Amino acid sequence: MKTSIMQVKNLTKQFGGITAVNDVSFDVNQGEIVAVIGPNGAGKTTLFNMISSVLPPTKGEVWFMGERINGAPIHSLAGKGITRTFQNLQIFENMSVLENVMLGVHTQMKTNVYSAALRLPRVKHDDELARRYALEALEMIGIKDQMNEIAGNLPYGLQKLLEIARAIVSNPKLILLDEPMAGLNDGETSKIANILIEMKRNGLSFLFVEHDMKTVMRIADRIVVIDFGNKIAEGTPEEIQKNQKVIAAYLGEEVL
Ligand SMILES: Nc1ncnc2c1ncn2[C@@H]1O[C@H](COP(=O)(O)OP(=O)(O)OP(=O)(O)O)[C@@H](O)[C@H]1O
Repeated sequence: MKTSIMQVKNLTKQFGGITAVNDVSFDVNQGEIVAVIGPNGAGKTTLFNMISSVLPPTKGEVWFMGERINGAPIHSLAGKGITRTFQNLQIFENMSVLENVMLGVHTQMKTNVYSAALRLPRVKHDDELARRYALEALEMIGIKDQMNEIAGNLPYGLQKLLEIARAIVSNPKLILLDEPMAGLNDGETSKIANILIEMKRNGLSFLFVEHDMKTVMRIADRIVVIDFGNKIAEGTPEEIQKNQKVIAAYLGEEVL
């Protein structure tokens, strides 16, 4: 039986006179990969930003594990079991790969990121624990060999993997990924896709925005389609590929 862990309810965002997202609702179930797709400017990023508490909705609510989370401070989300990656990588370029991932653990622990980064003595125990978790995450994502490299020196594909390692290290229940495949070659895309499928088997849920339709169709259990701010369809990849409204929205684009 499917257990709904997140409910997006009637989310609406207006910027002045523009309605960027209009009354969008859907659920994410445990152990499920849900993709949000739509033509350029459809409102995907705005929707994602409201779900991850980056932007306050004009109307509507987001619930996660029985708790209303829209309006919650962004830094509190990791503690509730949600982490997010960004379209533009948010890694600390001058720190090592290991240190970057360790910061992902510290966001979950009482120690705050800044005292951790400064390596204050009282965080020593947390530091050792963080190191252990970070090594496990790097191993799982397959970049443990690069743990001592300076993050900014890694090729782009490995930096994307690093972001995913940092997102999983706090042991979340739901990971929000903003265009995880953007800028990656086929081999790297397929590697990330396989990692997501593997983690899904362990019960993790994913919500991701993505333009790479081949990957969306391959890995998503369910797809939510946004066009001009409205949800125009929701269904399995097979259902979405046949949906007339979706085909019309992408008219002229050979994406589906
Ligand atoms: N801060 C803002 N102020 C005003 N308008 C905005 C703002 N952010 C987004 N918009 C508008 O809202 C609409 C939806 O934009 P959004 O970036 O959410 O679309 P998107 O589906 O993510 O696009 P893309 O696929 O190109 O990333 C667009 O018309 C955009 O111009």
